[in-house]
Amino acid sequence: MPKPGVFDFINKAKWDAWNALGSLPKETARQNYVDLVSSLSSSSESSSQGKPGADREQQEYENLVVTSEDGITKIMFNRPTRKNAISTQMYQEIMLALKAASKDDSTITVVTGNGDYYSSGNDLANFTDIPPGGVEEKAKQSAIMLRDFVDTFIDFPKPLIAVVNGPAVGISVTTLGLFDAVYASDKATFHTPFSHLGLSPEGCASYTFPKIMGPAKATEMLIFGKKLTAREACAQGLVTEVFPDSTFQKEVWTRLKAYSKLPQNSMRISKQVIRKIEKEKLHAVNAEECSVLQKRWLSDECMNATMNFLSKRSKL
Ligand SMILES: CCCC/C=C/CC(=O)SCCNC(=O)CCNC(=O)[C@H](O)C(C)(C)COP(=O)(O)OP(=O)(O)OC[C@H]1O[C@@H](n2cnc3c(N)ncnc32)[C@H](O)[C@@H]1OP(=O)(O)O
Repeated sequence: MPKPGVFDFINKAKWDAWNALGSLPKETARQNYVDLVSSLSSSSESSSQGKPGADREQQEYENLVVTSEDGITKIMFNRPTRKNAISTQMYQEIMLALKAASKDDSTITVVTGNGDYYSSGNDLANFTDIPPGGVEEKAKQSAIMLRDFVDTFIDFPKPLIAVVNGPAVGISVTTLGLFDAVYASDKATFHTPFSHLGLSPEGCASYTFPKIMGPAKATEMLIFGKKLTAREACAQGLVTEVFPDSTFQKEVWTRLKAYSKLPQNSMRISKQVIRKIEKEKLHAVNAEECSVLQKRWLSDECMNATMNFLSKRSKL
């Protein structure tokens, strides 16, 4: 519809809100709204539903292990033989698990990896599954999925903590800028080799990284692909605290169990207050990054780098 006049306050506000969503389909917008409302109502109902201390394995996932215990929902990447590379199905499962965690009775949500890696990032074999519409259609579908995936992190309503047990690559690093705290083993490394792969930043890192570490350090990571140790990432503000690998799990989980006993609604509301001002900006950044990537995926630079990895001619 045409843009309402400046004095038509209500319709102009509605028009601006729709416009800010860019090309988000109506159905997705409706679903996001329903999810948001359900998550708010479940938070006020949750105190009567909770079973504190109960260890309950949740819905079955093929690539994740999701458990709830002591007020903490733990989402663990579980493809250790592929270094927890994120397949197309795994993106969908992570979104489902985060949406379920946003509505369950846990106080905080933790994301971690099984095995020696936190995650080696996007599974480069994702790009070999070409639909009938060809590579352009694949790039379009991937951009939609990536946008939904990152939106799920932006909108996550409870404290979201990363327990980075080992090396992290690509999208598993960029999304850390959307977590509320990041605890890392001293064996973890942080690597975003986008230029090496003919890519460009995603996960809102083009906005969050310069903000967290300053533009020059962000350039070294996001453009030059400099790999950081856990201590370097901590000095630059991406990681909250580093622990020796030998005591990592014990120390981190003791701390998280203490945090999970803090009042649930207070933590949720504080997160909302801290993040509210950034949300609209983050959604806009996400949309822009995905639209740039949609074109990068079709570039010779990206296709050659992916083929080189898949034909075992290159590794990071
Ligand atoms: C649609 C959304 C798109 C979002 C875009 C996101 C951008 C990114 O995330 S960019 C980052 C992409 N990741 C990589 O480039 C990492 C590629 N992997 C490697 O370079 C190495 O595997 C790694 C250094 C991580 C580990 O090396 P090694 O310790 O020597 O282990 P292996 O290479 O033997 O790994 C075991 C096994 O897993 C396969 N593997 C690991 N990571 C990936 C991956 N990201 N994608 C696909 N496959 C991966 C690896 O090939 C080995 O397989 P086999 O040889 O068949 O055993």
